Amino acid sequence: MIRDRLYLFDTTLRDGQQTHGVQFSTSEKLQIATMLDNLGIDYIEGGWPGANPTDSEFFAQAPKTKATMTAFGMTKRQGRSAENDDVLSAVLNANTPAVCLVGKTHEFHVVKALGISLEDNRDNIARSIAHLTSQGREALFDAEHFFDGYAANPDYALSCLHAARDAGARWIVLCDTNGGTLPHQVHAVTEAVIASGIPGNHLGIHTHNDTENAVANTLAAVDAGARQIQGTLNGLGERCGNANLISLLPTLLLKEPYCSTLETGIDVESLTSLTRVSRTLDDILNRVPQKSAPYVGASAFAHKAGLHASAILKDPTTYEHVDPASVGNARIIPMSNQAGQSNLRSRLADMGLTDVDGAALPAILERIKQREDQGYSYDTAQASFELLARDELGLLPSFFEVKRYKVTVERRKNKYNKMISLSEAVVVVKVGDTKMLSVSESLDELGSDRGPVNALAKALAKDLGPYQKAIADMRLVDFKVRITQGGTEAVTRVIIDSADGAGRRWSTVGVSPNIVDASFEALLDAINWKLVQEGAEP
Ligand SMILES: CC(=O)SCCNC(=O)CCNC(=O)[C@H](O)C(C)(C)COP(=O)(O)OP(=O)(O)OC[C@H]1O[C@@H](n2cnc3c(N)ncnc32)[C@H](O)[C@@H]1OP(=O)(O)O
Ligand SMILES: CC(=O)C(=O)O
Repeated sequence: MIRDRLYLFDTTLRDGQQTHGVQFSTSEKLQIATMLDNLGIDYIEGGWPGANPTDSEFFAQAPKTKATMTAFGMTKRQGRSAENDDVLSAVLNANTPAVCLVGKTHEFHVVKALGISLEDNRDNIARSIAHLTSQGREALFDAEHFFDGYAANPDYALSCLHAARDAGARWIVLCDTNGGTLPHQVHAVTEAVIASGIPGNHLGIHTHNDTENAVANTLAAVDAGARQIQGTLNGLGERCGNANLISLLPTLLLKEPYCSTLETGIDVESLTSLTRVSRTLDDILNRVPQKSAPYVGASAFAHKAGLHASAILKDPTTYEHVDPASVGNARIIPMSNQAGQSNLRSRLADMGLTDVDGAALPAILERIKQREDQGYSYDTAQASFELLARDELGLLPSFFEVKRYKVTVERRKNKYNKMISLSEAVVVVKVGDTKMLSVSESLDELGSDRGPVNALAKALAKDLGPYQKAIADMRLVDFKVRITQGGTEAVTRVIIDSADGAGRRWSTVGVSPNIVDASFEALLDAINWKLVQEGAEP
């Protein structure tokens, strides 16, 4: 069967850069471009050369890619020729093989935003595109506000597309710029555009997620015959974002009818890098990866409910629409008050405990359910769950005993007469027969106070005698506090994420009416878990 070619156009470096709060550096853009190229994307839109120094530098240093590097810009302005429009010249000076120009196709915008006649706008589109092709560039036309324009004046909106096509544009891209169009409308309008004489294999779709339909709208256009899709990694983009390529790619490559009727430049094996690509982008942006992200989120294949876990262990396809490994993700069977013995067996096996006596399981489950009722949450705090299970099974050594601790927070003037805070903690532990007392302040290297929990963590980890070496590379990387219900009382739940030099990252939980006690409990679990991993002997 001959499959239609579907072209993938990534605009993370252009529309993605229009995300509120996102500002890529040139080197980050270079890193992302290389990642997109390795994935097998057909077009990489690198930015708007001339609009800002970062984009200009990116094109000056652009990596050699298999993907067609594309510069973005706008159609020429009224009153000057395409050859003499300095904004358009800067775009062309980036010397990319392809150039994508945005132009107005909604009469309201032509009149309101540009303040020119409908004819002049159409003529500007045609002349700008003709200028690109005369320079030997592949021309793409982003028809801005096309769906709203088509609703207001279909003849005019279509005439703008045809002007671009007749002037030599290889791709006419229908943009749902304001993101308010719904899938059935996108489907009908895309069909109408094809019926007007623009072939589907020269038609693209660019959607925004303002009604959470960017992916659905993209698929609707593909169903209607469009053969280029524009989107971004992790759905970055202006306002609510663009169509998320990280969701679209597996859908197109793994799901019917797309996988058997369409061909892309990406092979199915490359999808196994998808989770890594998504998380690398989050890393670059210093964002916590969204757990519920389809396909690549940490929860995308987390089976919390006991009924689900039981069936998953018999056959994963019972509750999974695709194999997590196909997108580079992994299955998780977490423990919680929704869990049954199947979840528990699976989690114990992950800990290396495969031959646990079945008689021990109900007691562990019971303890988890009781503790969750008191406000604990083992769903994410897997390290605390492991300690609890080991304790119940008699497999948790007692490494040390905390005799007492104290934290103080003092607000006082420094020598420059400025008010400063100073947190100080004292922890007394007994290791074997030896009592140790550690005192720590929580000042960072700049002399700023990092708060009482930090002081406690430093004091606790300061001197654990024979265990000191095992915990030396531990660090606290995240700290989340939540007021929750423990039985009938309001309590504080603290979740602490720790990491170590071996690249491990683990979460622990503590609960108490007192935030310091809750934090201390989570800190203790973090250290004990680390000691278990290091094989420390009591
Ligand atoms: C839908 C989209 O996402 S399109 C992408 C939008 N991206 C960006 O805007 C990011 C990069 N933009 C920029 O850095 C700047 O806007 C620049 C450098 C392009 C232009 O800056 P300025 O010259 O200061 O203009 P400014 O941003 O204030 O206004 C845009 C101008 O372009 C005009 N314009 C807008 N769209 C078009 C178009 N398709 N064709 C021709 N002119 C256009 C506007 O009418 C306005 O002109 P005016 O000032 O004479 O009214
Ligand atoms: C071109 C573009 O980004 C838009 O119309 O949304």
